[in-house]
Amino acid sequence: MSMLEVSHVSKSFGSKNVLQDVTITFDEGKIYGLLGRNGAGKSTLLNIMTNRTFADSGEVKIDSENINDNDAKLGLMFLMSEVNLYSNGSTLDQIIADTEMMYGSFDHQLAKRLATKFELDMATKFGKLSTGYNSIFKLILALCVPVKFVLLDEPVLGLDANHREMFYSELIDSFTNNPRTFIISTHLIEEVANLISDVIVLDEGRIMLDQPVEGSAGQNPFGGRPPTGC
Ligand SMILES: Nc1ncnc2c1ncn2[C@@H]1O[C@H](COP(=O)(O)OP(=O)(O)OP(=O)(O)O)[C@@H](O)[C@H]1O
Repeated sequence: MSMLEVSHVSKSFGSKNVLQDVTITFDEGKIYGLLGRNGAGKSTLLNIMTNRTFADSGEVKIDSENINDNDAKLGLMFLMSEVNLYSNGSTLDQIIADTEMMYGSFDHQLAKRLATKFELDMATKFGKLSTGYNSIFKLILALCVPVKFVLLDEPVLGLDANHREMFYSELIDSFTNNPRTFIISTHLIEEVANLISDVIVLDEGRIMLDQPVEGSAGQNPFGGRPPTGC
């Protein structure tokens, strides 16, 4: 079983201390909720964990190896965020092909089923997607890449209640069929409460809470019904 470790990570932007001595361990096969108010440092932490931003101090390791410039370890993680890494002129099919090249494989069958379910035409150009469908497409990528750690930064932003419920339900199915680690950053605590096995609360760059969720997904990841959205 792989383990993702964040050790004593600190980060400042100018005079603002955004992360202060953050230490967390993520085990394989769990669904973590990374909760915190706007500006708590969640996105910065996820960006540091995936080598998109550098920490001022501390380190991130997978199975005891530092992830910096370590393609083998970085390839075990996928970060979905509102940052668009894809060319507006590429079709969704082309982006999937590029993603498959990068990660070595891709669950095309699942992607096709999800595209049909969400009524997303894969011949569409990325730049033509609405805000909601931009998120839906990136969530499809996140569920279909062959990684051990799936990091989702505010994944349901822009999705209507129906699409949110569909996504949470697909996430549970995907986790059931292929247990791996999900780290879901959100301020919508009530939406993920039934989904997560562990909760981590960041407040002003410090870990305030890091514990299993009692009587919830922690004991039975498939027992909690997905939320109905709001
Ligand atoms: N590149 C940057 N340059 C300057 N300040 C930044 C940068 N990135 C983040 N910050 C600041 O760091 C703080 C934490 O931001 P971050 O996006 O990590 O928080 P968050 O918990 O993800 O919040 P949100 O839910 O609003 O996205 C904020 O005050 C933000 O303005």
